[in-house]
Amino acid sequence: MAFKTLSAKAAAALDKELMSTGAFSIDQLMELAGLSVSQVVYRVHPPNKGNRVLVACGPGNNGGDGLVAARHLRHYGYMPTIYYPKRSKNELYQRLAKQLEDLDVPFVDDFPTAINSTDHIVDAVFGFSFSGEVREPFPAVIRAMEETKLPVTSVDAPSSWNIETGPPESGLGSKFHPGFLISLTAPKPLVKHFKGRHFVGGRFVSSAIAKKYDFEIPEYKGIDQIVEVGSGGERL
Ligand SMILES: NC(=O)C1=CN([C@@H]2O[C@H](COP(=O)(O)OP(=O)(O)OC[C@H]3O[C@@H](n4cnc5c(N)ncnc54)[C@H](OP(=O)(O)O)[C@@H]3O)[C@@H](O)[C@H]2O)[C@H](O)CC1
Ligand SMILES: [K+]
Repeated sequence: MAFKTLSAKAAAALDKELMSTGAFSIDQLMELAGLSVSQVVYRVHPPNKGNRVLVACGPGNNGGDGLVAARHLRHYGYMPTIYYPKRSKNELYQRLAKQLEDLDVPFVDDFPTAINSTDHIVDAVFGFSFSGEVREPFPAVIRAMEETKLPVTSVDAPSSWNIETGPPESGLGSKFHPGFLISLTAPKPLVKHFKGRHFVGGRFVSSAIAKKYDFEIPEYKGIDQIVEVGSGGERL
């Protein structure tokens, strides 16, 4: 059976509602998002399989989720490296970056070089606000993730994919098929084209909100922030 999905527009409206009438702050939502990303990485690639993780961060909140995930990963025993070429001046992002610097997590400028000395990649470049053609400096990043044989975990969307229609038909990103995806709060329509292991994170949403936006809250187990739900837009 197919999932109920959230369009990019509905996902943005939902986040806005969570941060107004829902009384959540952006810091809280990003912390929960990044924590769930770190749990997926631990589940699919525990540190004893190779503890180097390269986290590619874009300029928006998807990138922020990557910065939070990197901090948790460091505390789980990984050695994260951050590629964050368009740093936001927003105070929240500056604090997230400082927290990583205080843990001696390195920031690097050259993604294609960094990819040669890592074991796992976290794709936190673009989420549900991505649109159009990939602009500089990110084409080289998408290309490197498309060509690598290393495992990639994408945050909310495989970066460069259209949120509604999935991978581009040709050119950059058309062959980007990450092995792992975590949908935040609810899957987006692009999951129909995703063939890897699919997780959902968002163990903070009330049933009233899920009902209003017409998506299902998966059955979280124990203290998990994530649930593996299937692949290709189909449930397990
Ligand atoms: N509900 C949750 O669990 C939460 C999820 N969160 C995450 O937030 C993202 C959505 O974040 P948002 O800041 O709205 O946007 P993105 O990170 O997806 O991307 C925005 C930036 O990307 C740049 N952009 C857009 N298109 C392109 C392009 N074609 N080429 C290059 N760059 C592009 C754009 O940058 P500018 O340079 O144009 O300024 C945007 O700034 C969601 O997916 C989740 O991952 C939150 O953490 C909150 C809770
Ligand atoms: K992403």
